[in-house]
Amino acid sequence: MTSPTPDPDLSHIGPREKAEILAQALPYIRKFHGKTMVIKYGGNAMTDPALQQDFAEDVVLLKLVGMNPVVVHGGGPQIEAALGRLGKKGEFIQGMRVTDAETMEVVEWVLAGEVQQDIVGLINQAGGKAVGLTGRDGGLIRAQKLKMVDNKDPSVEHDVGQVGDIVSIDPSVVKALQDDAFIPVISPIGFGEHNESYNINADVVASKLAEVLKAEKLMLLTNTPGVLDKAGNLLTDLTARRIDELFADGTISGGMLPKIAGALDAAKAGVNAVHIIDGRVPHAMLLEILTDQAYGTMIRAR
Ligand SMILES: Nc1ncnc2c1ncn2[C@@H]1O[C@H](COP(=O)(O)OP(=O)(O)O)[C@@H](O)[C@H]1O
Ligand SMILES: CC(=O)N[C@@H](CCC(=O)OP(=O)(O)O)C(=O)O
Repeated sequence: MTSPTPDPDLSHIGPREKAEILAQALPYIRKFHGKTMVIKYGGNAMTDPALQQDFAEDVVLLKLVGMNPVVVHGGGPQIEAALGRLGKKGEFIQGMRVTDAETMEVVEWVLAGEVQQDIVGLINQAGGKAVGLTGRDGGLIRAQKLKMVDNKDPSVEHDVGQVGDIVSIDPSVVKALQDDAFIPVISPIGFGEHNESYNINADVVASKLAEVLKAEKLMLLTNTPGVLDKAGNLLTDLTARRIDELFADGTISGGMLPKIAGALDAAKAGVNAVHIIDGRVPHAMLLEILTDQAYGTMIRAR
């Protein structure tokens, strides 16, 4: 299914219509009370400070009305900027950053330092109680070196360095925080058998975590209205079969590859609703959860 991009600008509507939108939220608040919402906050969606603040306020609102938001953040552009300051340029293969030892240090420093702490600070300023974690904390994300097979020629294998493949997730630290009114903010870094660090794509972490936490929803906030076809139309609904076609004909590329693959895995594993939405739209996540209007692309197992 395709559709023109919906207009999410609410600034022109009057107080009566605004009240109606608020009233619409009640059944959703009731339905999703106590449910886990995994939110992937992409590095591309977090470049505007005003939008970052809106995002933090939305997360706090979800918590205050009784849901359990869990944030997994990215930071691709922020890592790229830090590498640039060292005179390095990132290289990507099939949406994954080739990660040598020096790049790994930068990734850890940028994700678990600057990016995570910015998000934690903004959520706390908005009245929430955010706690920053990496996959090392509480033994959350066990990983191993990713074996990357070429998606056109399976006989070719790419060496992407310290990129991690998730071996297992132990969600007990996340559950303990949730039960204690905290909002976990997770950096996508895993640890290996010999205590080595792995750089894991944040979409992959969010998708796997949604599965393990038996989340009600997985929302992947990015910098496009959703998945677009070759003509630039928004694809509002995607099934496994259609996704295979879009992979095969090259409609889906770059960072969208691990995003869709992870989203589909989560949908197949029983996460009720999996959405790719435009994080550049103010309050996109609230509109998605609390109104009748669907935004972005919904990924379905079948
Ligand atoms: N079919 C597609 N529809 C939309 N975006 C696509 C598509 N194929 C590739 N992309 C690219 O994927 C990007 C989103 O992935 P990524 O850069 O990893 O973002 P994020 O930082 O949010 O994870 C888009 O900005 C776009 O350049
Ligand atoms: C292996 C790999 O590619 N890791 C990503 C981790 C950050 C990420 O996923 O950030 P976005 O969600 O903003 O793209 C990277 O190094 O860029």
